[in-house]
Amino acid sequence: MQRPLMIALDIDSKEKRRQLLAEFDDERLFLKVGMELFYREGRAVVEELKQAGHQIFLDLKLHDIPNTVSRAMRSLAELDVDVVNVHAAGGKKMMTAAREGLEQGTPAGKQRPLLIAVTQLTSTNAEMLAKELLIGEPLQDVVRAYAKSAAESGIEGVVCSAQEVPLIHEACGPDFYTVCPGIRRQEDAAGDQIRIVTPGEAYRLGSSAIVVGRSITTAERPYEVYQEMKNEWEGKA
Ligand SMILES: O=c1ccn([C@@H]2O[C@H](COP(=O)(O)O)[C@@H](O)[C@H]2O)c(=O)[nH]1
Repeated sequence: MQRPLMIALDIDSKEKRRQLLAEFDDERLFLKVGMELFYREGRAVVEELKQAGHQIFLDLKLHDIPNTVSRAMRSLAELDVDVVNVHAAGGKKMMTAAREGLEQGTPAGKQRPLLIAVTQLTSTNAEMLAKELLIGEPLQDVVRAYAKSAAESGIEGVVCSAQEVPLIHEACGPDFYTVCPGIRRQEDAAGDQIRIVTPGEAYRLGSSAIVVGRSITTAERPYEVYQEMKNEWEGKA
């Protein structure tokens, strides 16, 4: 897979989604379909976007008992998306079950989607980890340990902040795929994101892919912001 900029399509209506994508003319994009869009539009939105030639990261962050996650993955595999994910917090048995379900559900002759695991949401920080989630280890150690569990479960990569990419590559190898949300330009509002990084910094830190939502989707000229962030991400700016 190349090093894509994935656009998070967190949009609350079909009309707005189509209007936004019309701004990109015929460009083939890497789109992230998350809970908001999938719960609203269902499997049909994935089929429509695939048919238009886009690549899809279906970001549903599965987290349940192993049997349930395995069966859910079997069903999602039929959608022929490019990337799917689980929460690493579900544990190794759950992550292994996710991979097995995905393998069983992938139609013959099709490539199974890349499977990645969320380490720690980019909206969390060390204080939340200790005081709310009652995880006593330092955040970077938790991210490293979850990434290693994912690798040991046969999962190809993780969702993490770009800040953690070097330590993950050190622990899991340089080819371990790192998908990084929490991406902002200097002038963008952080909103609910905490562990944020600019596209240029994510590039320098060695991220495999970045995810950008509101900086693009709420911009007055989304395509211009996309081009600007993509250039920075590709090391051209
Ligand atoms: O740790 C995580 C995991 C997933 N996300 C998702 O990425 C986008 C980010 O959107 P922005 O508008 O650029 O903040 C969003 O869909 C999240 O669900 C994440 O941010 N952090």
